[in-house]
Amino acid sequence: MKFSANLGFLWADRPLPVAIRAAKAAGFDAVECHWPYDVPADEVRAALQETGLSMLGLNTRRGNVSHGENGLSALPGREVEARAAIDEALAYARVIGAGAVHVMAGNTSGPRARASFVSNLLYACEQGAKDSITILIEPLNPYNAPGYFLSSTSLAADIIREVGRLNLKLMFDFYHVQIIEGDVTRRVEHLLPLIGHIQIAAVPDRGAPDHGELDYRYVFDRITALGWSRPIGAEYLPGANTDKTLGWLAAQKNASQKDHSHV
Ligand SMILES: O=C(O)C(O)C(=O)CO
Ligand SMILES: [Mg+2]
Repeated sequence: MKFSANLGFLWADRPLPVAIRAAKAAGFDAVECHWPYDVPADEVRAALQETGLSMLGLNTRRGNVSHGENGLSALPGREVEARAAIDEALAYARVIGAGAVHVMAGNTSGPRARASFVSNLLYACEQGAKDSITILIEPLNPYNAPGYFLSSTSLAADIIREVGRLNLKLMFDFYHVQIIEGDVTRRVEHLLPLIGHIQIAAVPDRGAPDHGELDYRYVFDRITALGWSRPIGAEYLPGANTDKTLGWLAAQKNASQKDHSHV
């Protein structure tokens, strides 16, 4: 199995280029991030080139975070800002060679919000398709993201079908989906054709994926059996020292090596 370090959480205590090098040293196969915009894209690209890692994805800006905003793309009347955030994320992704942009919906609800989200996603898909960039949408649980528009995988699947663009995909974060809806392995199987990226963390504390109510050894076996071979995003809260939380990664790497030596 392959894993991507989410540098929004892992090694978040250091500048992004330094965190990219730490992920390489720890044995990750790729990286991903949340909001890299304070760091010049050239510096990130240089660290990626030096380590040979790919940046899988990044998020659109959330808007005014101090006022509780968590994305702009479903907010009626905010289309100009939402599209500027999409343009900014796509431009950054192009410079660093990132394959995906997560378009954040925001805190809202109702039919006008849905219409805004669909229209902004169509825009993002059209712009992204020019450089083969995938657009991701991600349901977030109500504890971490109260009032977030995209509140379930079924709503996300409906919206993906309505937008009807091949480069619009679901970000299936086991941590959120377990809290929102449960039944995670049946759900990942059912939604597989729509899924563009998978993320993991322990539930409910969002720590490393080696404890809590989900047994990730079972989950990893199921995902592998379904044919998923792309890196899985380790998006968990490591506390003060990320390097001390990586026993699960070493165990997975050892298990894959043993599997291969038996072939
Ligand atoms: O919180 C998450 O799970 C995310 O993946 C994210 O991108 C920011 O909310
Ligand atoms: Mg996530």
